[in-house]
Amino acid sequence: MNSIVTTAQTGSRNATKAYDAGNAKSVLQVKGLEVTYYTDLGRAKALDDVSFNLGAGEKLGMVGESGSGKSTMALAMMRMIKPPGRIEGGSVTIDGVDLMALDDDGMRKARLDKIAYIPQGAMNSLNPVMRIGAQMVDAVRSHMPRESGSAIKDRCMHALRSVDLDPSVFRMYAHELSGGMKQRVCIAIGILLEPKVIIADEPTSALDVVTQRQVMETIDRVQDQINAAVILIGHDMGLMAQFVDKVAVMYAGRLVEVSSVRDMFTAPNHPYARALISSLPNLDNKGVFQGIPGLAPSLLRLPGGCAFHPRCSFAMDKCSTVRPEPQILANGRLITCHLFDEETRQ
Ligand SMILES: Nc1ncnc2c1ncn2[C@@H]1O[C@H](COP(=O)(O)OP(=O)(O)OP(=O)(O)O)[C@@H](O)[C@H]1O
Repeated sequence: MNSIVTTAQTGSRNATKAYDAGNAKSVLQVKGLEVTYYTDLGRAKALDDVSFNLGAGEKLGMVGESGSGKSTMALAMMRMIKPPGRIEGGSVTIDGVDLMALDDDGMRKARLDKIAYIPQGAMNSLNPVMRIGAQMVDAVRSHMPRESGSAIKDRCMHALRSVDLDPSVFRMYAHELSGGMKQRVCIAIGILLEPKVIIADEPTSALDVVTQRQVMETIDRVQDQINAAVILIGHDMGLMAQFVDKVAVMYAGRLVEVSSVRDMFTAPNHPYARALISSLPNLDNKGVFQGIPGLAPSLLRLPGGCAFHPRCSFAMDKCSTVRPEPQILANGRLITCHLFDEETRQ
């Protein structure tokens, strides 16, 4: 636990201290990741200087309003951003290898081997006219062309068992499976090569609540087996609360807070994180929901200073003019907000 605490850009003394205090060796280091979409209407900076670390076996929940950049972050880490988008800076280092520095062939090998991505709606992208087993075998063979057919099949069967699916699924077609089973097949494909990092983008959307839980438990279990770092992207804060170690909150392409799940739910620091948490129903405020005033800004016309300032009830003068930089607080949290400038200056 406790290793998502760094940002290369802060330069703050606290940043180094908090980084060193992380006791899980970080297997993933994302530094200064930047993505811009060049649209007909103008430049949209969808990822702005995103930095964080994640240790083996850690689970990070990535939350934020629609359009805040969560999927862009996943795609950028996989180097799968397509035009009009462009990765304009940053590094994504897994076990000492910077994915951004690999050539195309090296990156193709790294996908599934070092980093696996289970995209939004993955279960609907299974090939309907190929048996599940054939799709799994293809995935392994493209990385291990010299492996024997029986070794590849054993690997696929092992992955199916890991996600609690019957071996008979190997010979089935996608239409013969329930939504939850299809999602588990996607997880099985994701872990075929036992990657160090798994990113699952809304893995439980479009599933009923019981199946959602089963899918999350499956992710939990396979993570334990292969000790991967997992990034879960989603909107369901309740599900996040039960399954992740850390929560990262994104707003307009920036990470505004990264905290342990307990800290985030009991005492969020960033005003946007506070608003997000207080908009959740709980037993004390039954029937009373506090929305977040205003709308998420268009990336084409971001407000000056802090992008959240027009919606922030704590905004000060400088929030509309000076862009806050990510800081690490003494308690190890990452925060991008002027309210904490004094604390990090000491
Ligand atoms: N292909 C594209 N062309 C232009 N702009 C894009 C494209 N894809 C994403 N964007 C911009 O990038 C921003 C971030 O989008 P992204 O899909 O990463 O958000 P998200 O947080 O994952 O949203 P959701 O929760 O709805 O999936 C969006 O506001 C959008 O304006």
